[in-house]
Amino acid sequence: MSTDTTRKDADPVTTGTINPLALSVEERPGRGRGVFASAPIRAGTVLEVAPVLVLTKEQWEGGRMDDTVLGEYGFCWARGGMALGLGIASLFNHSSTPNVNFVRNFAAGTITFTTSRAVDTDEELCICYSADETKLWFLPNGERPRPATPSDDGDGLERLAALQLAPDDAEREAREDKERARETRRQAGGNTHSAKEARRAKWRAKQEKMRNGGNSEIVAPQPVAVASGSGLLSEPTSHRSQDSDRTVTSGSNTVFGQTETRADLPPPLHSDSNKLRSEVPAEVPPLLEWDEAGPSELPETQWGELRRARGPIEIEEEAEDDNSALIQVWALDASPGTLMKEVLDFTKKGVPLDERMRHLKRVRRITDEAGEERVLVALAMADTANEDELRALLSSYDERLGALPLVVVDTPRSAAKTTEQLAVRNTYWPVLYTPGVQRYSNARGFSGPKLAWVRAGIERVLADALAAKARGELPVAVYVTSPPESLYPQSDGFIPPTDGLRGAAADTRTSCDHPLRHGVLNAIASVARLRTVPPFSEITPSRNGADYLLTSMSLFVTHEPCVMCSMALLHSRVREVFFVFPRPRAGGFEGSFGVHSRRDLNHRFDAWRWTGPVDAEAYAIPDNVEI
Ligand SMILES: C[S@@+](CC[C@H](N)C(=O)[O-])C[C@H]1O[C@@H](n2cnc3c(N)ncnc32)[C@H](O)[C@@H]1O
Repeated sequence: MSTDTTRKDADPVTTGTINPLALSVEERPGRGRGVFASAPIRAGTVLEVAPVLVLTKEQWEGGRMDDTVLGEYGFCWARGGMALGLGIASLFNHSSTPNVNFVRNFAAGTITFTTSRAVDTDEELCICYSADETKLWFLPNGERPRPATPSDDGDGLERLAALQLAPDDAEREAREDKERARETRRQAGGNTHSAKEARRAKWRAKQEKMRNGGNSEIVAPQPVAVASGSGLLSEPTSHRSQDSDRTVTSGSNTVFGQTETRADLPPPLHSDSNKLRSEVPAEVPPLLEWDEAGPSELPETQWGELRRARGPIEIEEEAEDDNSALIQVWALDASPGTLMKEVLDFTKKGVPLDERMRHLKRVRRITDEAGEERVLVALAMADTANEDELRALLSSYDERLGALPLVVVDTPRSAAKTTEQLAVRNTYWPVLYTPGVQRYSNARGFSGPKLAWVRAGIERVLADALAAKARGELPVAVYVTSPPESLYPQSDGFIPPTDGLRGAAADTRTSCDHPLRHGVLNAIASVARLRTVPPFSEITPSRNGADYLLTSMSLFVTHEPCVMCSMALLHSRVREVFFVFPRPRAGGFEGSFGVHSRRDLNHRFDAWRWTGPVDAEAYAIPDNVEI
């Protein structure tokens, strides 16, 4: 099978360069004219800023443009309109592995075409019309840009192999496709919807045929679109267009729908290289070796510490645990208490309750230094009203209240979660007592054996990561397991984990040439794989929620996982995660994300950072790489 994607063996009908970048327009069987590079072009080169002719939605649809040849050339535009690109804009053919990105500027009425990677001499320049190829109105065929290589400028993640048809097959397929396309259009009678349906059916049929051995090629999985830029909201359209899965985002109207496409992805996560999932052995890594006696034999300095990962909720909770955090409140001195009924009425009807005071009881009774009983009533936050305003409000409600003294008092900032907190806070002002599970910010709640077990998990991933590094991978490793039964938490809601289920993985984005082979995803995938084979496939879940991929399991990982992996952990219902190296720029736990403990998500888990002595240099990864 030839994978030659250059024009040297083609039969050019148009030669000669057409702009300073030495681009040429040439015709190819099965795909018509296309734009070609006559010299190497660097990544990020602007090929053209093409002016456009815009037709409104009404003009386009009223004129039934989709039924004309123009239907094949329109770019989706603002408010459902369609634009025809002048210059070479309309001659870029489609590829699911494009080497050209395009960005629309509605205000300027232009489309800018830029190379997304380095392009070789004679290579065809292609854009991606749609990340979802079932939405195309033709079967993509023939030449494609060559796959990106490691030497291309860019982030190195675009090195994805393009799948090719052999030239003879390609030509035959192209002829057949054209014929079928004509037939489809005749049958569809210009009805865009049914034409689309027919196109999809045809595409599915072709995929089926290829799967069944009609063609020895592997069928490329659905490409993944990575969209960037922001733009006007547009209504969904049934137009054929060179961006049929338009990016629809709100924001500035200068950039719209730039779509990069990664296609021809390697096999799914459960698989190994090109093997099918079912061919990959399902492996359970060995149990953690640990000393139940605990870490007592280790000098303190070698043991290290565990700190709860600090997302926004943990930061808020830390503030709540601080007994000295106070807020200032206006209180009415209602002593000796003869007007208490009127004062309490005023607190209910005369002044709105500030949310920040919900945890405060209304009334405080104290005995002053002279031995007199005093009754204070909390009215409002000191920062919301001054004394004159508050007195006027009291007077207008009941003149006698306006004559009572007002004082500013220090009160606790939040309710008490423990009896110790309650005792301290009540000395300032009586607060509500809302006991809950105490979430310590350090390992205070961990038993010695649990600490020893955690230590063993940390040691294991640190060693595995160095082994991965020696193999040429990133120095990242993951180990996921159930805690030993002796360490099961005593809480009522604890669901026992699936017995014997364990997974281990490294980050394999380097060896697999795939940007999504993060260690955590690989580990979850290996557990998923195990759950499909005996004995795990035969286990009936003990109760609702027991059969998520990582229900009640603990995961050790060298580096703080990225947001994507953190969400995958959340969806898998992991119970706790221990990591060593924080990733301030791209981590999903600490900083502003706090994926593990968000109140707006449907599962929360504990995330702990281990801070022991370790050769951080050996595990260093650039800040902007997501783990
Ligand atoms: C915007 S035009 C591109 C220029 C066109 N090839 C020409 O000769 O004018 C879109 C049309 O090009 C053809 N085309 C684009 N990409 C293709 C591909 N990958 N395989 C086959 N045909 C393609 C389809 O017929 C499509 O309707």
